[in-house]
Amino acid sequence: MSDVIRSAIDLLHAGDDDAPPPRLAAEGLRLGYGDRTVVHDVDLDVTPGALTVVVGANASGKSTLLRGLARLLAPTAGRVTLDGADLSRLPNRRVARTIGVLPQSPIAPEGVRVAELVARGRYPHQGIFRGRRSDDDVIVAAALEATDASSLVDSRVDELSGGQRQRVWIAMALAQQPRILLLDEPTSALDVAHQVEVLDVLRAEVSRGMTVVLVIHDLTLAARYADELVVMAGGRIIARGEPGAVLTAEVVRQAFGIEARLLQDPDTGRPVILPRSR
Ligand SMILES: Nc1ncnc2c1ncn2[C@@H]1O[C@H](COP(=O)(O)OP(=O)(O)OP(=O)(O)O)[C@@H](O)[C@H]1O
Repeated sequence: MSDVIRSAIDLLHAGDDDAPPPRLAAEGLRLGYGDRTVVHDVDLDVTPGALTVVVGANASGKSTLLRGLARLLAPTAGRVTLDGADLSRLPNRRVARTIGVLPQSPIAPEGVRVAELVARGRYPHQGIFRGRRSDDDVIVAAALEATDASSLVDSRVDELSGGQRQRVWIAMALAQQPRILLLDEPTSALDVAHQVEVLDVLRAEVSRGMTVVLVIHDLTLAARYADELVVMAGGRIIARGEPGAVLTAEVVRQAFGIEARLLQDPDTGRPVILPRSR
């Protein structure tokens, strides 16, 4: 990670309090759409101050679980708790300051420019009477720097490439300075250099005390960056834990229906997944 990005992350955290990371948990969480249940009675204690990566096949319920954790989708049974309190009963401002969420395909207002979009991340910190805070501009600039998006600041969001747009959204999520950040496939449109850069930024945030939960499809990157890996299949968690222990050929077969060879990254010791045919 470059020194510029490192100091941008330092700036994002200037003035942080030392309160312990909040605890987010799903208890018997059932989620669905209409009559259809998509996430079945999931228990998940998100490890505070760690990077949790959720993996699983298409339609296994990853995004739905993330929406439930972010209070974007109400449970049909069970609940989500924040420090033990039912998330659905907490004031909106407390939730918005604590939990940041980046959905899979966020939609920007037409014609909005990058600077304005990223500045919206500051809204939860601005009261009706307080308005903008003096450090908002510095935090927005640092968030853009951390995602290598400073040069885009005056561009219209709808005129960016898919990967540029994705980095700008991540900047907005960082500018919010949430204690817990939930991201749904934040690297799906990024070239390999920017994938690694964004994941390095998220790791750095975690080392500064943020709790991060993200959904990604690349199992090798998931294994490399996760403290905890959560594997979903059919709306249930079928394996969870440290990547080296969780990612076995059997779990890959169960979750994705393919054979895979697992090697070990000589640098990190983490698993490297080589998919074979079905
Ligand atoms: N808004 C919705 N209305 C109705 N059904 C939905 C909605 N969103 C998702 N679903 C259904 O819920 C199931 C789980 O979808 P979800 O998006 O949670 O899966 P996912 O694991 O995130 O998939 P992917 O890897 O393809 O993004 C799918 O069968 C999908 O069709």
